[in-house]
Amino acid sequence: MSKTAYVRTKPHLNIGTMGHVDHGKTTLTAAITKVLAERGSGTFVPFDRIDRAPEEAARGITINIAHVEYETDTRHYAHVDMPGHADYVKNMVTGAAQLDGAILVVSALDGIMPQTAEHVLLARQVGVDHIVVALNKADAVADGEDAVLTDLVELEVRDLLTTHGYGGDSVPVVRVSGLRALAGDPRWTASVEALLDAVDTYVPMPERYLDAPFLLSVENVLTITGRGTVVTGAVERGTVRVGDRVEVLGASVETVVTGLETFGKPMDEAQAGDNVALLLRGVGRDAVRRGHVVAAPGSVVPARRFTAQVYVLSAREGGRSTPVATGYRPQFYIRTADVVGDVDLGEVGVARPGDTVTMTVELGRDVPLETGLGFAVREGGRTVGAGTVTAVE
Ligand SMILES: Nc1nc2c(ncn2[C@@H]2O[C@H](COP(=O)(O)OP(=O)(O)OP(=O)(O)O)[C@@H](O)[C@H]2O)c(=O)[nH]1
Ligand SMILES: [Mg+2]
Repeated sequence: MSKTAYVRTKPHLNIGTMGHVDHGKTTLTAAITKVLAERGSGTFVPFDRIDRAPEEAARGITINIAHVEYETDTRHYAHVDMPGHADYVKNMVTGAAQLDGAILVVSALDGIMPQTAEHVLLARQVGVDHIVVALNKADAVADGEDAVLTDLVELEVRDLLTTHGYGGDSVPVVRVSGLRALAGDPRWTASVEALLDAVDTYVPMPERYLDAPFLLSVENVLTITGRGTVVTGAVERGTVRVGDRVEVLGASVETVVTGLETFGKPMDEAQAGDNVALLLRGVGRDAVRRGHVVAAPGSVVPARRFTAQVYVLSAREGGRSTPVATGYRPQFYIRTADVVGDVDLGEVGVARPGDTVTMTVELGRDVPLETGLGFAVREGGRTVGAGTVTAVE
């Protein structure tokens, strides 16, 4: 079976839909692919192909099913539509979804809801610098008095964005109907086109560290019968080619990349920002796990102790209602890894929700660390802090 190779003709960006449950993220994602497929630049991905759990990758190297890809006139996008709120938190804080920009979906019928605000906060914390708003379900409120209510929702959304440092006055807010666009209604397919134009123009091309040594944090591990073990994830920096030697940190093995794909298409070279699957020679399925890091040999030295600046989320932001003290032992989500760590708060000794503190952390195992790396602090399945590594010991 031969497959068409991926040809890099346009800059590649990673975006995603976020927003409150049922506001129409998946419907809009499907509508975007439909509108672009009709323009001849992509494949329509129906709703029920997006909104489902990953399946066995028996058909070939494939990446996380929550991603869809499409092209506008000027760009190639990987778009992630995460199935539920818990997945957002996990994927966004761990950097598994490294978004260059986000489409905030807000139902014009309902306005801002709790997860609308949480996702904006989360986006800010993980460094998503650009948000475009899709005021969805506009078909249901298009006329008369309802239009006034939609104006109010728009104001409210702009306010929320400003509160979180997004410059709400200049953020594009586009009134759309994913549902009607999916049905082919020309008024609303035009609205989805307008949304895509806003994304194309408002979200700038991010800087990619192509010259740095290759690094990818493993999101998923799959086995392809007869071919070997495949790891998937986003290339954080550098480039990798078929035939390159790489090191799997965590598994302590050095191997060779024998296959490379993006969205099921083979490629010769993957670069920073790409979502890819790597076939690794002679690596057992059980040797490598989510959270391991594949990197150019010798380019990173894993460590266990580091100092960090950490913001402890307030109860209102979904965090703790009580302080933490030295001896606290939460989980640290670093890239795609989930590692327990002992917290030392030094002389201050305690941190209250809402505080930003300096802490020293001793992790349960070595992971590749570096100054400036972001991470989340989690406890009992919820995020209680967000931090940045300031020094590695
Ligand atoms: N009237 C109208 N209904 C819509 C529109 N978009 C989505 N819906 C409906 O809203 C409901 C939720 O849509 P989804 O696309 O599943 O919403 P979601 O945000 O992906 O939901 P979760 O993934 O569960 O958070 C469905 O019943 C859709 O048919 C729209 O543009 N107009
Ligand atoms: Mg959905």
